[in-house]
Amino acid sequence: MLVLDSVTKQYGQHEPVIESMSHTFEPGTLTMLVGPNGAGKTTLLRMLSVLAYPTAGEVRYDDLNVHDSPYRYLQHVGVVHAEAGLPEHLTAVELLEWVARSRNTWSANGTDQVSGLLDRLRLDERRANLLGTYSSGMLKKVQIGAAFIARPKVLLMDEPLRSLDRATTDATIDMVEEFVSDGGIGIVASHLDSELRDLATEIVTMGEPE
Ligand SMILES: Nc1ncnc2c1ncn2[C@@H]1O[C@H](COP(=O)(O)OP(=O)(O)OP(=O)(O)O)[C@@H](O)[C@H]1O
Repeated sequence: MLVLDSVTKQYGQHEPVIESMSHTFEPGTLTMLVGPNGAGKTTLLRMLSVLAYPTAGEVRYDDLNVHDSPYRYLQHVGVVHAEAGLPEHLTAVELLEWVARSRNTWSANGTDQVSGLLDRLRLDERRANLLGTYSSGMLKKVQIGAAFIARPKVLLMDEPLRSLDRATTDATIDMVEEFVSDGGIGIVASHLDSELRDLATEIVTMGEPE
């Protein structure tokens, strides 16, 4: 399980964005983080993906302090950030292979796994083109593929359905549902009207109630 233990995040001398937050995310759950703009949803996901450090408190994955052992923890984590930030001079196929290899999950049928995942996400033959040429929706498909390719145990997603077409939205919802029923820990920052709401096992409201 993934545990927030009295986590505070404060930028400079401003009021804390997150103050002494404790929460346990259990396997087989999808938690939806909701709240108004600026409530700290992205900040929390950045701490859970070790892009930001808590000012106080700690985040643990089982017995591991994730900020003390980021690489051991991140082996188990797939992330869909709000912004793409993907390397422009790789293709989608190359990126997914690289992620699978760096997570030690590449196998003899790795090429087929990458193809199958990109088929499922409806990324057409342009999967062999450079990411720098992609539209925002195509980049989102690649982000989702990269998050899933290494079979993570923790899935962190910031508005994952934004810019997706209908077919890929449905495919992503199915993939998240399978991930959760296989015992994954899913955490998604989104708005209450998100189509992922039906899958959510828990809703955590940050900042002021919506
Ligand atoms: N690197 C930073 N330095 C200073 N302040 C920051 C930084 N990142 C975020 N903040 C501040 O923290 C607060 C929470 O921002 P955050 O992006 O986590 O909110 P959010 O709930 O994800 O909002 P939104 O729904 O608009 O995406 C905001 O006031 C923001 O200005």
